[in-house]
Amino acid sequence: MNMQLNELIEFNFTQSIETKQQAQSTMVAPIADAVKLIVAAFQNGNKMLICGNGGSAADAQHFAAEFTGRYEMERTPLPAVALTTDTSALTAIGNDYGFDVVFSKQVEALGQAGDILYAISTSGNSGNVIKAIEVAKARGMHIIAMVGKDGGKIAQMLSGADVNLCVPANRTARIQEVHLLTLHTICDAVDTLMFK
Ligand SMILES: O=C(CO)[C@@H](O)[C@H](O)[C@H](O)[C@H](O)COP(=O)(O)O
Ligand SMILES: [Zn+2]
Repeated sequence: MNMQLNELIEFNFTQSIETKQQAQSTMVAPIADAVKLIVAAFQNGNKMLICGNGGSAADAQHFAAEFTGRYEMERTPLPAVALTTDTSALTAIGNDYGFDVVFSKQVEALGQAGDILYAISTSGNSGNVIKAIEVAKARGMHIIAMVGKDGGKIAQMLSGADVNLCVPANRTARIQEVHLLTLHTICDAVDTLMFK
């Protein structure tokens, strides 16, 4: 039993390491594109809105806080807002209009042309994230989609001006682990390009 348990634990570590190695071979160029888009938006006085469900909601607020607070170095706060944190907005919009529009209504309220919507979904198929992208596009915002598997419906919605950060893996947990690495890498790169 203990052997089986240890093997299961070791398997999770090995699979996570292998997924990160595979992602390194496909995701460097799109991550660089995302960094350039975010730096340009911040330098133009634009902001970034971030959304996702479940573990990706946690990622959204984690990512926003790295910008409004700090990542590693002391620097001026940067404008990033997680659309996953205002329980009054989430419950009122969800209750009155439906869960599918909990993010898109906030994008409609807060998003301006030139802002970025950073949309996180491991399946690429979450309805509320899809609707947020639709509204963001209609408002002239840039889209950075961080997805997994085959990118789902979200990957199909993206144009050449958008960025598709797709983790080449199928297991949600493994995708999320690469998502977190991607977010920290972007923070490191944004700080380096803007402040070092
Ligand atoms: O964290 C996990 C699984 O690791 C879950 O909470 C997961 O995020 C939720 O099932 C989400 O609703 C999945 O949505 P998505 O990534 O497919 O857009
Ligand atoms: Zn999880």
